[in-house]
Amino acid sequence: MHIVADENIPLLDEFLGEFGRLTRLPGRLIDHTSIADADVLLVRSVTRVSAEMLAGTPVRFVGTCTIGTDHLDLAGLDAAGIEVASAPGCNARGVVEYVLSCLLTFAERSASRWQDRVVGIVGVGEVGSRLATVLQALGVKTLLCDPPRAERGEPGFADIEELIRHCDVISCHVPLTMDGPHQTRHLFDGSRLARLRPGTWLINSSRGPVVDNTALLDVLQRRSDLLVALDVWEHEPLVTPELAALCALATPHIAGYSLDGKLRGTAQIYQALCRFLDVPATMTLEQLAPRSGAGEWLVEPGTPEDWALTRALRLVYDVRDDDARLRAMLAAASSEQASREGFDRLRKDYPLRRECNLLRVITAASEPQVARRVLAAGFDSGGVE
Ligand SMILES: NC(=O)C1=CN([C@@H]2O[C@H](COP(=O)(O)OP(=O)(O)OC[C@H]3O[C@@H](n4cnc5c(N)ncnc54)[C@H](O)[C@@H]3O)[C@@H](O)[C@H]2O)C=CC1
Ligand SMILES: O=C(O)C(=O)[C@H](O)COP(=O)(O)O
Repeated sequence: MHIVADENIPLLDEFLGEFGRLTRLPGRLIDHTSIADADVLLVRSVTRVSAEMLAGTPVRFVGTCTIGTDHLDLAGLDAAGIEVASAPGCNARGVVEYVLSCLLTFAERSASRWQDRVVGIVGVGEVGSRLATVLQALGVKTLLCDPPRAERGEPGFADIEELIRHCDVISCHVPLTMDGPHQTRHLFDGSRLARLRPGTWLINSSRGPVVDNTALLDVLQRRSDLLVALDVWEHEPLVTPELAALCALATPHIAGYSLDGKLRGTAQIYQALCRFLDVPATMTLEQLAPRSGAGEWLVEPGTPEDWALTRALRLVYDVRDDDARLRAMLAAASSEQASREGFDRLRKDYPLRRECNLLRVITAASEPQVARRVLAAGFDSGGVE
């Protein structure tokens, strides 16, 4: 069997070596020619895959080690009889840690408490529901918007217009859809962006086109009260430098880039391939993934609870580092091509980042006297399950 795979998928040899020949390629270079004799194609989000691309090749299984599937022509692949698998929820924890780090940073910059803000979550699936759980555990008021779930009769959802009217923070966690009753392309268009409450914090770590980037640039040029964090960009890997300059936080599509999230993605696709081939899945993530080291707890007993929590969350993940790296890259890039390559390089060479069990951290921070021990345990067990 010949497997062609994106070179940025970790643990490929360990999980898939036994199946046959492995060819690794940069995701953006995978095309019809490079899969001419492949049986299996494994991608991440940067490779667009359609039935036309696979036509005339032996490929019968396409796996994406990502949550998002907007780079795959699902209907066309299904009609062509190609099996498709994705990795639901694989890096959802990492995205939640990203959003919390944005909230901490915005609170510091605006000298306000993020816990007092009403947080609107648009899209309440794997990521959005985890984010809601963590925020609610912290006593933060949330408003949830998910029309597809509301239409299925599930209670507790608000309309997007209600979020715009009532929320101080809006965080987007929807899939990118280009049409249909719940289209998310330009969900935040010029009209909705202009109507955000004064001082709103807007975070987009879903897909770039969910927020109309041209309209956002226009709004930010007129309104300095908004604090915006963009992890995803409408024309990735190209970032509009003027837009990045007006964003309070700008990062290169790394919200979910924990090692744990990437390893889970590979493991989920390995399991799906085993099901497709009707062979037992003998490898487990627990056998192959490195253990996470214990976090170092720097807060002394008696530290005020808020401060303890801030220190703990900063230890888990600090978005300011990723923001600084993207800005340095943009400042150094001498052309659009250099900027595109720089964006991809930041993602390929991403530093080691481990996930944590946030609910344990929150518990620890409310009891500083036992925090050191509990947080260390949180880091240890916050690995790959
Ligand atoms: N920046 C990053 O590194 C990452 C980005 N993502 C993106 O985040 C997206 C969401 O991830 P998950 O929560 O795991 O997906 P999910 O599929 O579990 O949940 C998405 C939710 O959005 C809802 N939804 C669909 N259309 C909507 C609309 N018009 N308005 C409000 N809600 C709507 C769905 O009903 C569903 O409950 C992914 O599709 C992916 O594009 C995911 C992981 C990492
Ligand atoms: O899982 C998703 O969906 C994501 O957005 C991934 O974090 C994107 O990672 P790459 O596939 O672009 O490496």
